[in-house]
Amino acid sequence: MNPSPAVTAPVQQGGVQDVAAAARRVVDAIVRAGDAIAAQSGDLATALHGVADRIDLAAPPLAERMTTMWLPVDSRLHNPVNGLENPLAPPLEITEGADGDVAGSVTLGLPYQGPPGHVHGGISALLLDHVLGLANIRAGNSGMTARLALTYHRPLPLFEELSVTGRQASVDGRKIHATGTISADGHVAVSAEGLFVRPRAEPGR
Ligand SMILES: CCCCCCCCCCCC(=O)SCCNC(=O)CCNC(=O)[C@H](O)C(C)(C)COP(=O)(O)OP(=O)(O)OC[C@H]1O[C@@H](n2cnc3c(N)ncnc32)[C@H](O)[C@@H]1OP(=O)(O)O
Repeated sequence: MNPSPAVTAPVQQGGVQDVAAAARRVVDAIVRAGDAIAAQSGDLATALHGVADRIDLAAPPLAERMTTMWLPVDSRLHNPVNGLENPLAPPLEITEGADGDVAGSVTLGLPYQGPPGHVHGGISALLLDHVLGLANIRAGNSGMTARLALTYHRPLPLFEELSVTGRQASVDGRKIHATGTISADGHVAVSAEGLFVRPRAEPGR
């Protein structure tokens, strides 16, 4: 039995996860096409607004949604990194190591491009902040990110499977240290050291 809290998103066939996947495909297609869709832009924008209007009609009140999205299972589905129901999430696929480590894999496409053919550095920070945070949750001592130091060793390629790791390094009262890496083809491209602080009072209380 593994006593660590689960941090992986429950995968479902169909449902909202399919809608989010379709939305990711739209984003990818728009970035890929660029000016090639300029002549159809009016029709395309109208069609997409029509879809958004239909979804908005079904949405619950915003305040209710902000609360429910942070419930334990819901936050795993809706966060912007591995949340399968959040179209902004690449999504990173998380696996939980037996030793408490967290690992993830993801292949990023054009919407995440920084330098030509490579991942935007802010996206690396997003992935590492999240995976270090998940490693802390798994370890049973988690907090808010207070400081995240990244070292960019080499450019991170698009269209190749990336491996993201995170582990809790030490706990000193409310201060929690965690480290992690992003690797491509077995080479570490980005490494991170994070300081997380457990707030005196939980957020929102
Ligand atoms: C399954 C679910 C999936 C869901 C997904 C779950 C994973 C998500 C992970 C993502 C995590 C985030 O992005 S969190 C969002 C981004 N982060 C934030 O918004 C945090 C904003 N900052 C804050 O709220 C605050 O500054 C805190 C909470 C970090 C600290 O405030 P505080 O609680 O008042 O702490 P304070 O008493 O001042 O300091 C406590 C100790 O920490 C040190 N300390 C505090 N801040 C710093 C700092 N930046 N750099 C160095 N040291 C610092 C102090 O010197 C002190 O050391 P000493 O004197 O005791 O030695």
